[in-house]
Amino acid sequence: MDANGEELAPAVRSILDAAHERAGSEERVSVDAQSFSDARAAAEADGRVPVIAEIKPTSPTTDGRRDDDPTDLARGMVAGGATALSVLTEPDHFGGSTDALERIRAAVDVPVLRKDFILKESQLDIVASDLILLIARFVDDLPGLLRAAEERGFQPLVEVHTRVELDRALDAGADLIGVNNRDLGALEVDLDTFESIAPHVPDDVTLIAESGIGSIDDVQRMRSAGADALLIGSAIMDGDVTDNVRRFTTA
Ligand SMILES: O=C(O)c1ccccc1NCC(=O)[C@H](O)[C@H](O)COP(=O)(O)O
Repeated sequence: MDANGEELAPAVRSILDAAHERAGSEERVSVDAQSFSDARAAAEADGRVPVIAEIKPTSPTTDGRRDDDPTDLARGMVAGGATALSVLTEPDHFGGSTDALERIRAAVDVPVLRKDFILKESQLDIVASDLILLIARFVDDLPGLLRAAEERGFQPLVEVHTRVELDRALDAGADLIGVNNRDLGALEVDLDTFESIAPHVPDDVTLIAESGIGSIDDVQRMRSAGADALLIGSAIMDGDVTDNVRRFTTA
């Protein structure tokens, strides 16, 4: 069960148990972040769909694992027109690492999102990134963690899946919100999720559609429903990452 007493898929329960065990750092990180808003505006100005391309070596819902050098994948995604990169740093279930994130951030000139299951303030300090994911469902003190992330210079991306979580994110002051089409309780993906939540998001919030985007039709559907940017993982990691990103950024 999560903090709201709702059932979670066993894989997600295991991810959270590992996240609770993972140590933070005692040394506070300070980030000089590259602006996601500027990167998105640049993409729109030259006619690219703003895509956050995700480096996800494996996951509980993926068969197999990609062992390419993460910096090669990152450079390939940027060559395909990615506006930003999302890098899994969760080691036990996604094959990610903070070392890979550091190397990627040094290798590319686009903003990099740290994708992990952050539950407490000290876990913010493990590694610097431009953006950082906070999952509303799993964070008890969302306003506190959001503020702590901003104080360090991160641009926090607050992920929601329901209207209740959206209201929590807005009340906490989030101005960059991702709607995850994947239900982390059941691990089912449904693009209707974004379509049902997007109309309730104020215009001054930057809105990202996450998960389950696998085709040009999906891109157009999420953009029509109000997505300012799209976060795409599996459909990019499966095959040639440059070609895959280009297909989505030119959709
Ligand atoms: O991707 C998974 O299998 C997964 C399983 C359990 C918890 C979270 C999971 N994914 C995290 C994500 O948010 C996605 O990696 C991201 O939104 C991209 O999704 P997709 O394009 O569907 O790979």
